[in-house]
Amino acid sequence: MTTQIGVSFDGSLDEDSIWTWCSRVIATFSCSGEKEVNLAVEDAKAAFKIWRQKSGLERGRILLEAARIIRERTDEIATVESINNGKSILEARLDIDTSWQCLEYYAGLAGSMAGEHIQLPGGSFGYTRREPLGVCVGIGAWNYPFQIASWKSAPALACGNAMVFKPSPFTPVTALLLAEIYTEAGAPPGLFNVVQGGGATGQLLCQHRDVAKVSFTGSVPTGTKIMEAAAKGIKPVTLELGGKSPLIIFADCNLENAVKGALMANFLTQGEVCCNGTRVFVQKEILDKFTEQVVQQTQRIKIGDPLLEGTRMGPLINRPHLERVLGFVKGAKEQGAKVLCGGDPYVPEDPKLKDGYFMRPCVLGNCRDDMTCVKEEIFGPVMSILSFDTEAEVLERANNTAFGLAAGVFTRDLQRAHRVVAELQAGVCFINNYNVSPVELPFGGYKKSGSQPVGIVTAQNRGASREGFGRENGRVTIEHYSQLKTVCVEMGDVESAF
Ligand SMILES: NC(=O)c1ccc[n+]([C@@H]2O[C@H](COP(=O)([O-])OP(=O)(O)OC[C@H]3O[C@@H](n4cnc5c(N)ncnc54)[C@H](O)[C@@H]3O)[C@@H](O)[C@H]2O)c1
Ligand SMILES: O=CCc1c[nH]c2ccc(O)cc12
Repeated sequence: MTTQIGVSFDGSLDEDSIWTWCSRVIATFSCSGEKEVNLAVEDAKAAFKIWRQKSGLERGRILLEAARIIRERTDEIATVESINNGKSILEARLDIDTSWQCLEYYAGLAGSMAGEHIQLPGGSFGYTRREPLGVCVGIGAWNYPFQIASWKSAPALACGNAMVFKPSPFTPVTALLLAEIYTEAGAPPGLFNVVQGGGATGQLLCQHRDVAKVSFTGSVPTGTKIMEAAAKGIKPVTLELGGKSPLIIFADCNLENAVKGALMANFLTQGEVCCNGTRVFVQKEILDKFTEQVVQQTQRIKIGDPLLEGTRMGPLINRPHLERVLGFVKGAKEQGAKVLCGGDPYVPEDPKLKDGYFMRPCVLGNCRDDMTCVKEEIFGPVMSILSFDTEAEVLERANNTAFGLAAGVFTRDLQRAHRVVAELQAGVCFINNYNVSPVELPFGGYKKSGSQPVGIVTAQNRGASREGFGRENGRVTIEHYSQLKTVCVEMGDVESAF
């Protein structure tokens, strides 16, 4: 790793992985090629041999120790994460908290992995064993670098697997801290291995014959390529992909909470969050009041140096992405949306930050369902406000998307809340809150956001096979990192057909 402060980003990611922050290159990493990927997988295989022999309780003890170290080093890891990604230090600390909580949660579940015993005629019996898969691969996006590495590795390791992890080349650093911590906690060397690189390195990992499973967080186009590569090797995949989630605000809501919820749904991590509720549907009766308060609070968001305690929004991930997000705002204006606030570049007073990738968070009014800003994932701090009249109408419009990651509803009417979420085609639904992610609850999407295509949703197939591409967090994830072996035991003599 070399430090090159002052060099500008040239965008060539498959030769060297470049870590930039506010237009300064902080480090370069060599991308792993075939040789390094083979070595990482070989090491992981060796570690797997040791790890799979341990009892769940023994594995859980090591995960608990890793969780303890992360917790103890929260401030240090959060600082590196804030520089890694640009998110505010306050948010980075929350990410680290959810990371050690995830390790703690799966440490607790590791000892409970079990099969069942089934009696058969004549005293014979069968039993099932839940066994690990082997070497799993984790490939991460740049928006939650440490948390993604933790959410993928904790259930994988708890189930007795090893993992080779590739972070995004835009945020290469904190996954390495996690690797150090697992080793310090007592995991065999190579059990959680990190390789650096972009798409080419990712492909080598997915195609590797000794890789048993791929868990991916990122965009739909890359998810498609990963699935293709995995399909060739008949490997299971977990896909956490993009979204364009609806947030529905009914007139009978607690307005103060709904306004806070809309900001939580749109502006965490500079709006670079897959499950953001960026299509904010507001019932006509409260549209003006809601919009006025949302704009007021959005304008108060303090933008600047993410390492300062008072900052609530840092820079976007890189220059091309900033330009892409600003392009969406420009396109929205051209299509008739009204920029109610923000949507332009922001230059902080601090001269050190003047070339940073900052923008003012944006609220768009006068939006229609056919606008690009309402249909496509922007992955930046841009909220689109749409108005609606009736429950039936808003449900139809909310579901009219190929994505299905998350959805939210604000109402005081409990029956309506549950009725509406039952109809929403989304893997994660929030009632009277948004973007909280307790590790005990499964996380993942429907439709193109990461689930099996089931065609037209009917009352009969609703919910069926929908976590086919896996989930993160929650008890169910154990099933996606293990396989079931059936053992049939004969207690009598063989009755031969021959
Ligand atoms: N559903 C979720 O949980 C979730 C979470 C975070 C981000 N996302 C989505 O991710 C996208 C933004 O993240 P991004 O720009 O890092 O996504 P991306 O798809 O460009 O990259 C994600 C990762 O895949 C790697 N990669 C790229 N091409 C590859 C290939 N051919 N084979 C294997 N690996 C390859 C990248 O190097 C990176 O590590 C958004 O669409 C966002 O919604 C989803
Ligand atoms: O950005 C999307 C949601 C998210 C937040 N933290 C994590 C961690 C791991 C993931 O796969 C997705 C997410």
